[in-house]
Amino acid sequence: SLLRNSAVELSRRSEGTANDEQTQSQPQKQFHLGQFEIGRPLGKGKFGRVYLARERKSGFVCALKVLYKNEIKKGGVEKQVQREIEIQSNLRHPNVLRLYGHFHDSKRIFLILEFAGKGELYKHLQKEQRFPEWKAASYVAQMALALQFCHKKHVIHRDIKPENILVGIHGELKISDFGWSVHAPSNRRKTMCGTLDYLPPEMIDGLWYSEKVDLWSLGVLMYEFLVGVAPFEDSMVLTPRRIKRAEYTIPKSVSTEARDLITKLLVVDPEKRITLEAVQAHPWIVKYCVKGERLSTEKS
Ligand SMILES: CCc1cccc(CC)c1NC(=O)n1cc2c(c1)/C(=N\C(=O)c1ccc(N3CCN(C)CC3)cc1)N=N2
Repeated sequence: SLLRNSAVELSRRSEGTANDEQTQSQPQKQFHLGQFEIGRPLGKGKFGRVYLARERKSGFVCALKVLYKNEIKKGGVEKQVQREIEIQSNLRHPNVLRLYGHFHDSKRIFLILEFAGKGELYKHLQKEQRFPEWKAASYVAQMALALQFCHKKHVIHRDIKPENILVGIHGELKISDFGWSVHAPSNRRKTMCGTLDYLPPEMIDGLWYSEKVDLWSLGVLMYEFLVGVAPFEDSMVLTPRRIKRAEYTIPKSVSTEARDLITKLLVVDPEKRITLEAVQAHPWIVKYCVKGERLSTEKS
């Protein structure tokens, strides 16, 4: 019975359901700043900074994201922060950055986040300029798994780009910053800040959209991994026009299988875009990511 219980417990945790024992038996723990030793700053964003931190009693290492209430008010993003907390604390997946809890004082909101030991993906991409196909395929496969998990819970991320992806200590990807995520379907109009490069055609026109927006962004991400620049990178006037017509070219350096997957993701009609299941079964992904199968077939 001990083994059975632990197996049940494990399977329940791996399903990522938030109703495991921990949450059922104990109400969400209350945290406060004094519980943490604050370490070096890890990064800073528009509305706050993130620090390495350690919970004093347990020694648990995490990342403490500090958001300033007046900045959030000025930016009119209270709803987004609320949504980020609500959505991310209920998502438990190895490729989604965990939000363990949150607390606030008079001036600040604190998010207790999983520590991703290898930092921001976009800095790795900048340094390497572009990724070799085996690495890009592994990253696309991990993103497809993470998005499949989110979409099963009807969560659309809507802001998939290298700046919002962190790298764990073992090189695994962690989607973070659910500030723009929503429950599908939606047509939430919010002034888009930052790059337009990753926006799908249906969001440019403010039409109703579904989880399929994340597949378009996955195509833009895959292109940028392999080429080093985004496919529609252009002027503020030309980029939206090129996105709406899916006007892009793929350099000869990109393999035929990779080219095939990019063209199945960057499709203007959301309903005609490849599914996340089909992405994971695509020859370019299988070739680099399903090692066991290939080796075993080679052996036999
Ligand atoms: C407030 C900062 C911010 C604004 C907006 C969006 C996001 C998500 C990406 C974030 N970051 C965020 O929420 N973050 C949550 C996080 C997090 C950021 C993080 N790690 C790091 O930022 C990091 C940076 C550099 C690093 N090193 C760089 C040098 N190397 C030699 C060794 C490793 C190692 C870790 N772990 N959880």
